Amino acid sequence: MTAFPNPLFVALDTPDVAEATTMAAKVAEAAGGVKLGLEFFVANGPKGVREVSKASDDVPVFLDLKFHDIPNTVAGAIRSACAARPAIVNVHGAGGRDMMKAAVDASHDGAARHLVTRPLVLAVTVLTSMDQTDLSETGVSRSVSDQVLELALLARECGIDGVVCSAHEAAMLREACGPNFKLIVPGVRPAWSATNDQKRIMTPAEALHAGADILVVGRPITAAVEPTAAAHRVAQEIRHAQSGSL
Ligand SMILES: O=c1ccn([C@@H]2O[C@H](COP(=O)(O)O)[C@@H](O)[C@H]2O)c(=O)[nH]1
Repeated sequence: MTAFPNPLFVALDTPDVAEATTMAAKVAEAAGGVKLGLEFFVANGPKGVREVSKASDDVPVFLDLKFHDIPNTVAGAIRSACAARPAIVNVHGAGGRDMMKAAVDASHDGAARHLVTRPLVLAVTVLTSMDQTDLSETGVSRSVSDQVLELALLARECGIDGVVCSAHEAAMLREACGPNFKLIVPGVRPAWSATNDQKRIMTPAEALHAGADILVVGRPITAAVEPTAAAHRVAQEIRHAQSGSL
């Protein structure tokens, strides 16, 4: 399975190709990949994604579009998304078994159709911007961690490659889902950065120690006065955590 030697993926949340490309270049030395999401994709589509990736030596892209629809529609969206050559795509785990299976099948079809490597397909569990109260208000009476676990186990049964979760659930999921199941963790906040709208957060070092494979960090880097320096600061914390000195 694809390994990501540098786990830092920087979220480029902008509608502007030039801005995303410039920011990708600023963080290129420190980061292992970039994350492009709805704000960017709705404005620029697969061509924009390719432009950003190509400008940074084909940097791996996590295309974070969180598909949530009926199986046939999600399958079509995954096939179309393969044109952008993402390393990772995702769906909402709450879309259910048939949808997740269709997404996995479509990742094979889409890769063959566009002559690209199959992207990993991840399932979003519970958004890192949500706490227990937010989850309860959507009608889910389980605890956040139980809901994350249920969705992760279902995703694994469907052949999904891993999940998007918060660092708070990472250790539990590593234990329950095994070493090869990818854990992508947003809501990562260095001690020196603002929380913004994230509610289930941890520092980069804490998230790695909990078992995260990829750390998604956006505003602590992109909104910093010196994004390159901020990216290097996060990368250094990651290296220290990996070497056991933190
Ligand atoms: O549960 C989730 C799923 C996705 N995200 C995305 O990650 C980044 C985080 O950006 P920050 O600026 O570091 O908060 C953002 O693009 C989200 O769409 C998430 O935060 N939580």
